Amino acid sequence: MSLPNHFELLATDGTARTGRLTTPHGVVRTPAFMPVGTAGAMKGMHWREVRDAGADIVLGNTYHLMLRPGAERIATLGGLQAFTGWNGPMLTDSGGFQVMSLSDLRKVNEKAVTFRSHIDGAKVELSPERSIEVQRLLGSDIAMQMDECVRLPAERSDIERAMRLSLRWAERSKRAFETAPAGYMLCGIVQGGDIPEMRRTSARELVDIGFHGYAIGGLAVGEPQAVMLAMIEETAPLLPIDRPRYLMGVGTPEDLLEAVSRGIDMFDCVLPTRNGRHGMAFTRFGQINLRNARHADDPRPLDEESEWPAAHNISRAYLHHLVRSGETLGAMLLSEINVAYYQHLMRGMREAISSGTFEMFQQQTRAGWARGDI
Ligand SMILES: CC1(C)O[C@H]2[C@@H](O1)[C@@]1(COC(C)(C)O1)O[C@@H]2CNc1nc2cc3nc(N)[nH]c(=O)c3cc2[nH]1
Repeated sequence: MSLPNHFELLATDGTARTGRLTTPHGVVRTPAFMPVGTAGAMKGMHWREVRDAGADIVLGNTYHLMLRPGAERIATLGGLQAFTGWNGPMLTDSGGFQVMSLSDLRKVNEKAVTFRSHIDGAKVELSPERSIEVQRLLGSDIAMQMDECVRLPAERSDIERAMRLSLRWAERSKRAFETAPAGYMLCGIVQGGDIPEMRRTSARELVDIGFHGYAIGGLAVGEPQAVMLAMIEETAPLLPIDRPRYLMGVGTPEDLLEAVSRGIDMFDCVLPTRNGRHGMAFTRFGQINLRNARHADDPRPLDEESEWPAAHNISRAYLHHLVRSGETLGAMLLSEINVAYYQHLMRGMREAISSGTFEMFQQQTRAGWARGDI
């Protein structure tokens, strides 16, 4: 049974697309990058800065929020927006991936994933039904099905087992989501590892089940970029052209450019904030490591042409000093500078696709990164 479509495709340029996704908490302009606010906060940033940087939507994690402070508690406090103060759309991941990445003593069977909380060691069971219940309690605008993602490289048999389990969990997730109010969305997740026929099977059967949108999962798990791009080329054309496509966990600015050109609409990644906390800046000239001694006496800002204040009115010397001194302000400034750079890159892509100049935009952007930091 097909679900209502809340995505409007506005323009295409080759296989790149720009559109608008309408959610209960606002409109998301695509291609969109979702900064990752794992446990209900954007590490090192106020929501005001996230919004001013241009983000329409942020990501939260079922795994973290169900363990602490608890989904029922957040629901009692009015849901994620009321609880956190972020007043825009939120997408929540379903928890399976985080369990595999972050917790010990985990077991996967047909029913659920069972694991020990990384916080207090308590035994927790996360089924597709409980994952959807948690995401509904959180008030997430866009929920993800419960799935199993295998790390690459992996055995064919393991990739097939996880792909087919994820399809059965897709059915169960959709059934559990049936009571959600109009406007709230559920995405299916394509699995299949690095095996084209598994990707095709997963995509086709997921579309037959029918979702508001479709994510490509099982990537950005350590595979080479060429493998990730090949799996996108295999999968995207099989997904409905009029519904949003979300590439999970991706990525660097280079990944975003390549994936948008292959028809991806939405992304999330920890890199802008995580690298910011480690002294790395994303800029038009590529990545700049502010720990490097070469910045100690440099009075120039990171980018005089950036519209983001901290990128054009704070010296590299000062950023270097903050990073070397371990000052919290260094992590805060670089996090906002990086989130703003990612948002400005996405806005540039949306404008280029709308004006039919995406090819030239890609060339100019890559040339800037290649020129490097002078
Ligand atoms: C766990 C943490 C913080 O998220 C980052 C980063 O570590 C790390 C860990 O290893 C590297 C590769 C270096 O990057 O992988 C994350 C970024 N890649 C990614 N996120 C995903 C989330 C996903 N969620 C679901 N439900 N299903 C998926 O298939 C899925 C695939 C994903 N791939």
